Amino acid sequence: MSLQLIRKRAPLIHNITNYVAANYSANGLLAVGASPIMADAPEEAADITAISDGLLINLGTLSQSSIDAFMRSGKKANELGIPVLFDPVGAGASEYRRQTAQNVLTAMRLSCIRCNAGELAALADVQWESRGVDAGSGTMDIATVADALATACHCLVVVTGEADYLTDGTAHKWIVGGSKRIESVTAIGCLLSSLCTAALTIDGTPFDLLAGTLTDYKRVIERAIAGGKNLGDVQIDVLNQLEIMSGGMC
Ligand SMILES: Nc1ncnc2c1ncn2[C@@H]1O[C@H](COP(=O)(O)OP(=O)(O)O)[C@@H](O)[C@H]1O
Ligand SMILES: Cc1ncsc1CCOP(=O)(O)O
Repeated sequence: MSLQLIRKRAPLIHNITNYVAANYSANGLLAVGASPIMADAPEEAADITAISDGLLINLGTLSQSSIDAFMRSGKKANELGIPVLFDPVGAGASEYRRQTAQNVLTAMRLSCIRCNAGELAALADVQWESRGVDAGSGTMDIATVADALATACHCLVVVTGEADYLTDGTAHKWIVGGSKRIESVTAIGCLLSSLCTAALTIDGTPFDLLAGTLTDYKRVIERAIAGGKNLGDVQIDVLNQLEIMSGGMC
């Protein structure tokens, strides 16, 4: 159970994330016993990374200032051996995002890229009908494209959706479960990226730790959806289930 391991490790996670997800991701990290810090000012970015156990770079609400913070924090994390997870939110939505995502891929060593199918297509330059921050539509062999990206970037790649795909370029795993209804709750993927960043700070095999986190999160979603709850209650119950499944409320 990766969520329980996160609670045991209690890492401090530096999130350079979007203003839609910031509060929810902070609460989700707290629910599993991690400590969040949201900090996107370029002036302090490297200092905050230096005191953290893991770094999340999220493209969600992009600005020149946040890009500056990405680069400074990524460099510091690489110097100190701190794991970096990249969430290329909406990478296919604009040329600015597409170019920035490519710049991140080349500027730093990533531990993991966590994206949806549309974002994977944008990173890999595959023809795709993008739809803002949602997965959009198109035809692509997710496994083949994700394997190639993992090999090219020397990192783990997670592509989420109805089924999640995890690969290091050679070994791979599909994780099923969750619920289509969760697509109507914003920032669910962003929170998952923060949790995966926390998982990467645990001693162990990163592939297995991420597989465990993805599996746990599918169960969290199923439990949060159960019983025909109203949508707002589902969003809150994800936090409740994170606390319960990580062993915070026994
Ligand atoms: N149609 C679906 N059926 C089951 N689970 C889903 C579905 N869509 C997304 N999920 C789950 O929701 C979580 C967030 O994934 P996703 O929606 O793909 O991220 P993003 O918000 O970045 O697009 C993942 O755990 C994923 O497995
Ligand atoms: C709606 C929106 N717009 C910019 S970032 C964001 C949140 C996206 O969250 P997620 O990628 O988890 O759906």
